[in-house]
Amino acid sequence: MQNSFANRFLALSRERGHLCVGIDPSSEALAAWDLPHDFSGLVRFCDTLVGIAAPRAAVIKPQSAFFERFGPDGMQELKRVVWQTRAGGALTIVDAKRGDLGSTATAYGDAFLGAGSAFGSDAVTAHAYLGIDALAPLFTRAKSHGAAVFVVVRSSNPEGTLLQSARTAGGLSVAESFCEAITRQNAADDVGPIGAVVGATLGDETAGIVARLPNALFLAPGVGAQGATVADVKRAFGGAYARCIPSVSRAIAMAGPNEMALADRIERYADESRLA
Ligand SMILES: O=c1ccn([C@@H]2O[C@H](COP(=O)(O)O)[C@@H](O)[C@H]2O)c(=O)[nH]1
Repeated sequence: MQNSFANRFLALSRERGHLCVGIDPSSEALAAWDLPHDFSGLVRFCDTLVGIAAPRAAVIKPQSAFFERFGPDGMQELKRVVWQTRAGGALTIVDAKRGDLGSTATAYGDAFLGAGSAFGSDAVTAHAYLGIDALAPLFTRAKSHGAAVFVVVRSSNPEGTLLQSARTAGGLSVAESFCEAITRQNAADDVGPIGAVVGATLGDETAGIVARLPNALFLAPGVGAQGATVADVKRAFGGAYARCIPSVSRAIAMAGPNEMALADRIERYADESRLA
């Protein structure tokens, strides 16, 4: 599809670099900006950060949990963040890590994916704990709406290893079997609508995963506060870095609330994230 998420990201990344700015309005982040821990604080945090990030970064990733904790008002703000991101020319990945089956998976697509969905996001993150093939309705919606789904394959946190590295009956690890399924889903495209979340913190393990995903985008959280650098991501993903979206949340927000300092931090990360 001409106007697919992948094609839009590849074009934007040539212009702006590969950076994804994570929007994580946690209690700590609001306190660090001297904002009240209520809806007004949430709105001021998001309006400032997204207003500066959306015209500079390729992708904005609001973490849904930090909006959900404010109830319906928070979800309304999540929708406004998606709109503000689009106005700034960036793509949105709502980090909601949804995952279910059948009509419920369809409903998650109706909620998040593409024009006509409730939130109107360009992409959503998903879990495959109920089976990656159970996410088929979400994948179908992504394909027909020029949107994307990023399935957690190998997360950035150490606690993920036990489950994601466990061996399936066929001998592949759970993560490797997800890679095979994603590659099947993306078979019709040079770069397909089903991406993989692969942590920025995995080091040498990354190459084996990337080799199994020749036509997928990668969302790589873990840069900054979790210890990885953009240089680590470039090294780990090697030739596949052209399809990689390194994501930074706290390490950017912590430059605020000063707007010039925030803009400077985002521009530095965006410059560093460019393909050499
Ligand atoms: O494997 C994963 C998947 C998602 N995340 C999320 O990304 C951000 C990371 O925030 P930082 O402040 O840049 O560490 C956060 O919303 C996580 O829930 C992840 O870290 N790892």
